[in-house]
Amino acid sequence: MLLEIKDLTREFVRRGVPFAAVDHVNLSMDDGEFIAIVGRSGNGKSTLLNMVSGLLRPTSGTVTVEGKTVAELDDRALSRLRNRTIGFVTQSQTLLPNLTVIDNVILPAVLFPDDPVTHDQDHAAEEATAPDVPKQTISGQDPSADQSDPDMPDVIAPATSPSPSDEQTDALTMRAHALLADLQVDDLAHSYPRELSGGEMRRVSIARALMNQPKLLIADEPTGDLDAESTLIVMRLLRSLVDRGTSVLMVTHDADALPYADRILTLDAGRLAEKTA
Ligand SMILES: Nc1ncnc2c1ncn2[C@@H]1O[C@H](COP(=O)(O)OP(=O)(O)OP(=O)(O)O)[C@@H](O)[C@H]1O
Repeated sequence: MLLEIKDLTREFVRRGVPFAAVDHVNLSMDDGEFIAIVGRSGNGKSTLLNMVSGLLRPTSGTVTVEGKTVAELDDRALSRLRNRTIGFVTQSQTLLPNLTVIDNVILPAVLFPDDPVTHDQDHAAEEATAPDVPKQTISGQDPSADQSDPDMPDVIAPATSPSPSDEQTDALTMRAHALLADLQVDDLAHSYPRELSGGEMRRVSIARALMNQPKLLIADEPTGDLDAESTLIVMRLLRSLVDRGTSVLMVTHDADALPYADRILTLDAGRLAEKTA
């Protein structure tokens, strides 16, 4: 089983009174499943996704990814899980401001260069033709940009291993361009995040989350600020990934995104249930 959520609860305290934002949730996901979760604002959707990805600790219950209990992992194992097994498109913008678009997308792949991603999965992006571009490295620092990273994304972990070889960097650059092309933002590869619209940033974030070919993509409102055409592009890409074995757990308010999912669940006051028509 790829993901197993058992009796998961997260309490917060409001005005001195504890309440369960996520309340005894159970869910299992296998490879190649596409689950959408809908629910009114404040009903616990982001809290649930944050626990699945290990960003938030449960009050009780467990999240198990590929047999490993997320809350029991040490920092390095958790970073590796979030970098390699899980891709996370967060609700808020987490691109690094001082890196170009292409370097933001490549970044997750150079964090653990001793553990290269195997490119044996038949992913959509690999079928795309990469444009003829100069070799990129994670060096495109914009001297005028703020060097602090208040929005450091969860994929960031200290890179303690040697840098990838030129050949690996070329392959990673080609893959990043192919993903950006799939999402129709490759013309922005050398722009900085501050030069992008909200919808463009969202698509770049999706490319970054897919860079390491995650087995489980967690997406919090992936089409939140996209127009109808971009929504179609993103949802078709997610569907094609699912059809090739990736699993997607998506939270959405977007009715146009729902037909692409295999199952639709509701989260109501922290309680998860199958959506009835
Ligand atoms: N750190 C926190 N401390 C206290 N309460 C919190 C905290 N984080 C979330 N909550 C509360 O928990 C509930 C669930 O929040 P959550 O962000 O999971 O909702 P959501 O369903 O994702 O909402 P939205 O659709 O608006 O993003 C809300 O009532 C929120 O105010």
